Amino acid sequence: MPNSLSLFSDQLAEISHQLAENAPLQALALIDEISNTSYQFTTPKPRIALLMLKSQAETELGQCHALIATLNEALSLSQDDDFAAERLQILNQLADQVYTMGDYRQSIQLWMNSIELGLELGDISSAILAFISIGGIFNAAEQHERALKLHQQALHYSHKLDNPHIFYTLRLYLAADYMWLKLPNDTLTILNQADPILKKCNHFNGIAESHLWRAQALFQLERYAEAIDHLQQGLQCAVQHHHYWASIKCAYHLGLILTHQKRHAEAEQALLEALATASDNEFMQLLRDCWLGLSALYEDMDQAQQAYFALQSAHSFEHQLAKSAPILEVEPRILQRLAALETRFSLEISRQENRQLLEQQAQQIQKLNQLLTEVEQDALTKLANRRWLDTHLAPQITKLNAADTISILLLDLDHFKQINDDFSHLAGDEVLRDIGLILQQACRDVDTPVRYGGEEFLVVLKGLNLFSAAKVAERIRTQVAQHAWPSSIEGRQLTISVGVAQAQLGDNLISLIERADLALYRAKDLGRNRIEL
Ligand SMILES: Nc1nc2c(ncn2[C@@H]2O[C@H](COP(=O)(O)OP(=O)(O)OP(=O)(O)O)[C@@H](O)[C@H]2O)c(=O)[nH]1
Repeated sequence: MPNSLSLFSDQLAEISHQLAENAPLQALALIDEISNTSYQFTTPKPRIALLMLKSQAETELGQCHALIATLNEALSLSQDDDFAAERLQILNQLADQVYTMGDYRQSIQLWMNSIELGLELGDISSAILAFISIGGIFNAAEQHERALKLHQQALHYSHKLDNPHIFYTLRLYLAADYMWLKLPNDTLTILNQADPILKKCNHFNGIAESHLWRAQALFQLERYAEAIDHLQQGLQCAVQHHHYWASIKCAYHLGLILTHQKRHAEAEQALLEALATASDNEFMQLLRDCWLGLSALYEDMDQAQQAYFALQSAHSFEHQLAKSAPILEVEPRILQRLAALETRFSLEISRQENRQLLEQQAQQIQKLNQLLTEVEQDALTKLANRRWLDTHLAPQITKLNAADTISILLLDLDHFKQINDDFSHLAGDEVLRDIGLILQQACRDVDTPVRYGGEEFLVVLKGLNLFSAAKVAERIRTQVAQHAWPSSIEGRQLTISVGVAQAQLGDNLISLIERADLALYRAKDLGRNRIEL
């Protein structure tokens, strides 16, 4: 089946398109169709990709059991190291789903696997998100102080990460922690930080959740009308964007506040709405809460029998929850593993920080070197400049000893003014660049060609005496005389005159250059295109 892979890619693209168009049912139908055809792939990658899309469609449709089955299949296919990134994503999704359905024990294990894998892959952001979610589980187990501590720790780990997703997720969790700890003003303050980022990122689930925590804080502050308003906004946003968990939570809390306000009919409607969605999605904890809410409502309405039945239903879910979520039972093991993970966290973070620091330092050093080079470099010819002579050659001449031999050539173009006048300053520049190249080619590694000024050049020759330096000068003079100049000077020939000098004990840079300059003058006087010592 040679074309199967390209056909498959087209089909995946079609499914993604349907999901983007909000048509999860059509997407699922196509996924089923593909699953029934027997594509033969050599790696699990395409199947994993298909399952990821399937999980997206099932999330949209609130098909929780199917979703968990899909994610578990994807997880088992992604065990190979080649699919570690996919595995991380699947683990996170699965943990999230299992948590929402009230199986805290399994979700905590999944989150910890996710932290471990995230740290292994160096994906600090994913590890921090998983860490934050574990804090949420402590809240569900009514260990709010512990949840807050964990989230504050995450805040510490994440404060240097420029990651908006972590920024608002963490703040939403902290808002919940403060709410549980009856610190409503702290909840409002932290939500004020999160809201602008949530809006900027168009994160509708988060926006719905923010309304939810804000409403609960306002309820604690006895600002009931505002609380109701936020719950209605949160509910609307959550329903519109298929965020089942937030829509149930908003409807449920709306029911509670309306009960408190004696608006019984509206309260019942909200609670039944929450119950229906929780039941569709099999969210155990929320089902229990909704029944408890209904029970309280009926009690408030003096409908004792209905209140009793509702309470019984709540107990049955409580029982199921206790079976799947005995967080206290696994607590010592969890805490031990968490502590180990925290140590790895700090190590990984400081490792990354160190790496960043080293990278920054290397960049700064590179910049500095660049600047230093530019300061000592002539912009036109890229040769060293006069500043280089002062910094590097001057001290060598002053400290010269009997064993050192250094000579210099001072070179000046003959009648260069004429080139500028006859052709243009730009043409003159081209000539100067060519001279730069000729000098570079004539130099050994230990020598340094320098643009001394305008059309004057200097070459520092290490280890050469006056006689050897003169030979180099002669070679350069010949090369210049025979050089094929750019067409901009229309076949004009150019020559140079050179003064040669060798550094003597007691010399300094100025006295050495003066001697070379005197020789250069002589060369000019004697008719140019020649060398004088
Ligand atoms: N194109 C160009 N010309 C430059 C640059 N620096 C200096 N000059 C020119 O170089 C010329 C040097 O002229 P002079 O000092 O009169 O000497 P010359 O014409 O080379 O004659 P002699 O040295 O006596 O052989 C001047 O016209 C300067 O303007 C530069 O960076 N680019």
